[in-house]
Amino acid sequence: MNAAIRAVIRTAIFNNINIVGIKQGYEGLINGEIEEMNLSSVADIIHRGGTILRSSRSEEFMTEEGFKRALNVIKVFGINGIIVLGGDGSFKGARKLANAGVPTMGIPCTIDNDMGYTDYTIGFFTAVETAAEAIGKIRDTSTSHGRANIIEVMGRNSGDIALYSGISGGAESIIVPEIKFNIDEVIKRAIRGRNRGKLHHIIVLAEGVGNPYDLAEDIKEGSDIDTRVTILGHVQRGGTPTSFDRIMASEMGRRAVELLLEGKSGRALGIKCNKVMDLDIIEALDIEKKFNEEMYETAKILSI
Ligand SMILES: Nc1ncnc2c1ncn2[C@@H]1O[C@H](COP(=O)(O)OP(=O)(O)O)[C@@H](O)[C@H]1O
Ligand SMILES: O=P(O)(O)OC[C@H]1O[C@](O)(COP(=O)(O)O)[C@@H](O)[C@@H]1O
Repeated sequence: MNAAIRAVIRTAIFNNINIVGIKQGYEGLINGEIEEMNLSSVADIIHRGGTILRSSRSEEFMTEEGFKRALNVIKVFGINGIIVLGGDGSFKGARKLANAGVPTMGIPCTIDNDMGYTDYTIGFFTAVETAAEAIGKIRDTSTSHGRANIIEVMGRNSGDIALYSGISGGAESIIVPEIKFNIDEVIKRAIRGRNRGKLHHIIVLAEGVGNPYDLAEDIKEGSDIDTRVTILGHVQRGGTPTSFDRIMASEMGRRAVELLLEGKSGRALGIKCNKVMDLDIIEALDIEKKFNEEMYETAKILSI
């Protein structure tokens, strides 16, 4: 996210526009937590995880009263355009602001990669990298002890972190919310691997599909292979961003400012076939995220 903030601020200053940072997302907007930004405000942040502007979930913004307060703050501070960094919840807020006459742009920032209109969201590949690295480390101990290891990764309702990190980490099974899973098949894979002398066994589980400890019990019972659980959790939401995330953030941040300067509003920035694009934020929110079943098939073939 920091790379996107940097790109927005630097592009605005390049175009001689005054720019402020709104702290804590919509919560900070309501409370007027707004700071003037300059070139040095974003110095030395491109490689840092998290966000210098901080973040929050704001219930109040979703109330009529809270939204009115936000509009009032926008007026008082003389804000002529807002660039919102976030996932589909943040985009719904951005759409509401655009409908109320505030020029708004949305930049997709979520580790979940669950926005259908864009190939990738900022933060996703960084989370995948963290998960893949963890899988690699767990694989070592899995081999040493001859165990099966379940690694639960994030993704709310999306299996993309599990899929991409599972393929990168050479997982034997990947369990995601989009594809109904069969416990017998997972157990069969574990037994098949063991019978042909495989020492490790990695199962990547997307959060929300089921309880990893129950799954471990089932695998132990069905295969007699000792099975351990690691829940990666919030470690996936921080750390040095990958170059790809930084590049996407830089390109989208620049374009978002330019679109506002062109007088546009209510647009969602995205990336399709390696090109930065934008479309109406309402259309963007309506595009359903499609799970990459081909890639899932690849994972199954390779982990035979
Ligand atoms: N339907 C909505 N209308 C207006 N604002 C919304 C709506 N949904 C979410 N928001 C605002 O956007 C914030 C971020 O949304 P959330 O779903 O928490 O994260 P994300 O942007 O990552 O999807 C919420 O805390 C809320 O203030
Ligand atoms: O810690 P919280 O606020 O419960 O959030 C956890 C959730 O946030 C996510 O990490 C997504 O967060 P972002 O959209 O901010 O990247 C989900 O994968 C996870 O379920």
